[in-house]
Amino acid sequence: MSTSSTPTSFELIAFIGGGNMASAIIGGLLRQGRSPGSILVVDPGEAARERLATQGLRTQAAPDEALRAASLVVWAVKPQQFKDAAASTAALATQALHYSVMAGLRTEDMARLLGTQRIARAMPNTPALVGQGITGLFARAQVTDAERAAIEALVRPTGQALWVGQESDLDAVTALSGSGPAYVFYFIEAMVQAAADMGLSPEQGRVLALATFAGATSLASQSEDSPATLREKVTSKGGTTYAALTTLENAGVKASFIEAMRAAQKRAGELGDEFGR
Ligand SMILES: NC(=O)C1=CN([C@@H]2O[C@H](COP(=O)(O)OP(=O)(O)OC[C@H]3O[C@@H](n4cnc5c(N)ncnc54)[C@H](O)[C@@H]3O)[C@@H](O)[C@H]2O)C=CC1
Ligand SMILES: O=C(O)[C@@H]1CCC=N1
Repeated sequence: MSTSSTPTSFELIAFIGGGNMASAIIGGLLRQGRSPGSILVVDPGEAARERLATQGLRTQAAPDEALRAASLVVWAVKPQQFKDAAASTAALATQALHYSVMAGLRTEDMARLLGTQRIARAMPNTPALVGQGITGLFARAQVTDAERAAIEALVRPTGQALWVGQESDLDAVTALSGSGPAYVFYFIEAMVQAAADMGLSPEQGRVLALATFAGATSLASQSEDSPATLREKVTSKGGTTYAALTTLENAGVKASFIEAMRAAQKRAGELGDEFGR
């Protein structure tokens, strides 16, 4: 689903938390040509503030009156940090639309603390840093179509956007694409380690592993074949791939992988429950 309204424009965007994920979104906004002076970041961390200030952004260690002018507040602190951050922010940001990238934390619990129902929630991922992320999106009913369009415009420079119909689906999105880059990096680490065991240099292993991931992903995106068919096309009977995949199947790797993703989904739900208590 994609919205078709003319987007609302946010004159001042405030970020609460200026870490990894905030930086990825801010990078997209700056690439899009947004003026750094129209972005305000609240972060108690001096190093984070210094890094952002060198890009021309307005920074502050704690929220002050300047926040009243923000038309969008982006929540990018850890879920466990939200309660404290909200306590000092809510009264200053009553007019704003709120947009959370925090894993697990439910909008109804945020609404209770922020005193507004105008909340959208997202699950981005770190490839957003290079404009190749994918962000799952959900908005409460009180968020207008124009505001939804504006949220999409915020996400687009960081990659793709995908709306989900019910908020609980974001826990599955978290398990898949939110945490997903870590699974891919883990797999690449294993391939590079195996390459070294087989006598290739770390650099050769890295180049081969990265090109294999990029190439396979492009092929799967462009081909009409399913990933299963593409896999079969690589796998000659009695050949090398067959030997490798049989080893993976015998070790239960696919089942473990599915279990791992269910653990991530469960943890996202727990983060929400822990907060809602
Ligand atoms: N890193 C990832 O791959 C993804 C992270 N997320 C979510 O994004 C959120 C932020 O994660 P990261 O950016 O990775 O964490 P981070 O630790 O890099 O950034 C959090 C920032 O919040 C600041 N902070 C702490 N207390 C604060 C307060 N009271 N007021 C303002 N700022 C405060 C910290 O100093 C820090 O700079 C988390 O809720 C996480 O669930 C979502 C998708 C992917
Ligand atoms: O690990 C986490 O909790 C966050 C959410 C998705 C990616 N990183």
